[in-house]
Amino acid sequence: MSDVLLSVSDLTMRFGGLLAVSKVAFDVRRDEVFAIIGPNGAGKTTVFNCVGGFYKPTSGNIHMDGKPIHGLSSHKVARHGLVRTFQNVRLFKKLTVLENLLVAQHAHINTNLLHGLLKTPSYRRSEAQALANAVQWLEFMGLRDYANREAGNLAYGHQRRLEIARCMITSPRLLMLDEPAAGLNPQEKRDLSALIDRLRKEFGVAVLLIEHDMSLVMGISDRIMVMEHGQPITTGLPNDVRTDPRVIKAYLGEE
Ligand SMILES: Nc1ncnc2c1ncn2[C@@H]1O[C@H](COP(=O)(O)OP(=O)(O)OP(=O)(O)O)[C@@H](O)[C@H]1O
Repeated sequence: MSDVLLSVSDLTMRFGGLLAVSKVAFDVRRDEVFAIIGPNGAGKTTVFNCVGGFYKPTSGNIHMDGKPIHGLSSHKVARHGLVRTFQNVRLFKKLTVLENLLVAQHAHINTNLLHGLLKTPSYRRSEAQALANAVQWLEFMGLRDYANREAGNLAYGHQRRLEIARCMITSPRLLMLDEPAAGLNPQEKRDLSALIDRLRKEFGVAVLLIEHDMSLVMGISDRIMVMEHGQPITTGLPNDVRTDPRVIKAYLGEE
C-alpha cells in the first residue's frame, strides 16, 4: 500500500481571465497533518474547493488512494473518504446537536426508502447504530450535555467541534479543515490542537488544513506547503518553512 493518500498534481484553476491557482502539486500521506498557508488571495481556498469537489479544476489531477477524483461532485468525493469543514461553520442551525449528527449519517446508513417506510428490522438496526455513533461522538467532543440544544444556539467553539464531529462520524480517511482556529479563543485553540492530534492517532485520519494561526500550524503540522500568487513556493517541515527567506518575504512583502 502506498504511503500517499491524496495526490494532487498540475492543478490549475482559472476564473475567467484570473489564474487563481497554477500548477499546484502536493501529496498528503496517511495519518499526516498537512497544512497549506500563505497570504490572503494566495489560492489556498481555491485548492481546497478543487480537492473537495466544490470547483471543477480547469486542469490537473487529484487522486485519492490512487483513484481519480478530479471533477467529481463533493458528494462523490465524500464517498472516497474525503470530507471538509467550512471557514464559516455550516450546520443545520435549527436542528439539535444530536439531529445534526444523525442527518450526517443518512447518506451512509445501509438502508433504503422502502425499508424506512416499512420500518423493517434492518432499518431499525441502522437507526439504532446511527444513534449510538452520534452519542459516542458527542461524548468524544465533550458535547453530550448539549445534545438537545439547537445547533445555532451553541457557543462558537462548540459549533466548530460539532462540525468536526459531523465530518468524523462518516469515518473519513482525510479530514479537510478550512481555518478551524478562526474565531476561537486561546484555550479553544489549544483544545483544537489536542483534538486534531487525537483524531489522527485514534482514528488514523489524515488532516489537510488551511490556517492563518501560525503557532497552531507550526505546532500540529507534519509538513506545510506555502502558497503565493496561486503557486507553491515551498513545501517542508515546519522548522524549515518558518526560516525560509522566500516565506518570510511572502508574508512581509518587499520593503
Ligand atoms: N469564485 C471565484 N471567482 C472569481 N475569482 C475567485 C473566486 N474564488 C477565488 N477567486 C480569486 O482567486 C484568487 C485566490 O483566492 P483564494 O480565495 O483561493 O485565496 P486564499 O489563499 O484562500 O485567500 P484567503 O486567505 O484570503 O482566504 C483571488 O484572487 C480571488 O479573488
